Amino acid sequence: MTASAEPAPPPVPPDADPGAALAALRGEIDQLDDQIHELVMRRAEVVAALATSRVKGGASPLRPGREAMILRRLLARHRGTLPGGAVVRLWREIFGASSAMQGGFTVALHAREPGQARLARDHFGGAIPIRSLPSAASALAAVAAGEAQVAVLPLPEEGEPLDRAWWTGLDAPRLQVVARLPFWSARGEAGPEALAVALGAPDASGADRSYLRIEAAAEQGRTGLLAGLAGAGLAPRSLLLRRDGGTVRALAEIEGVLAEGDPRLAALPFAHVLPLGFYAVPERGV
Ligand SMILES: O=C(O)C(=O)C[C@]1(C(=O)O)C=C[C@@H](O)C=C1
Repeated sequence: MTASAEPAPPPVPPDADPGAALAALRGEIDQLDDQIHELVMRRAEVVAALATSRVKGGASPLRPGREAMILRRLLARHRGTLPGGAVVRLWREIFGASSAMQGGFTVALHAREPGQARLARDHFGGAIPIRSLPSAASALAAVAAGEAQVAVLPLPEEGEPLDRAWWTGLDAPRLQVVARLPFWSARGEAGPEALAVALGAPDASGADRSYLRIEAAAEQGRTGLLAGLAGAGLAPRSLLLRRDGGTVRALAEIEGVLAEGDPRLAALPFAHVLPLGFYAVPERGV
């Protein structure tokens, strides 16, 4: 497809016979649909070839970082009257089917509101089995046991009860945050959000944010935590802090990829620090 700076000519001349014009345009749409279908089938063959080669490597069929890179590239080249959100929905359906093609693919969902369940369905597509589970712990256990490939969980919130704060017990690096949902939403649109957790580390997408769990001494406050993080070059974009008995736990969200072995972690003056994974920064469309 080539880009053109010129506006497209009107497809139907004003004096055309309406019946003939309709038939001609529908004929063109049929041809385009056949071409799109050929390409979608060809794409599935390439994914199947990739999956066969991956079986040897044993990597997960869910690659949210790669999906983010594809979507960002398509949105950057997108033009015309079809909304960018429609492009994202089309590809999300393709990605879901592509992951499912590579072996059983089930989503373990713990939603606190119907919007989060819709989010999981929109993100993974219409054909993916979604198992609703009563707690974040049961959704994470399903992933750990291989009964589901990804858990969709509510975004951590300040002040939530300990039994809801699933990040405090996340078994990283075995289980890690791999995506934030929705990946795309219209600018200014505030809706539910969720995090996806899977086995192993995600792929970097080029624009990512990481989570870091911190356990610190009981007297540690927000100011001390912020200063310690900044001193190690890890100034967070957000910091969630909780005190459970004598334990201070914090969840810092940091720009970029932060993983085990990162030298900045060794510079942190806290009792325990553990990277919990990262996600591709979501896109906001117009
Ligand atoms: O690139 C891969 O590793 C794939 O499995 C292919 C593919 C795709 O359809 O493009 C499929 C699912 C992943 O979540 C991301 C990418």
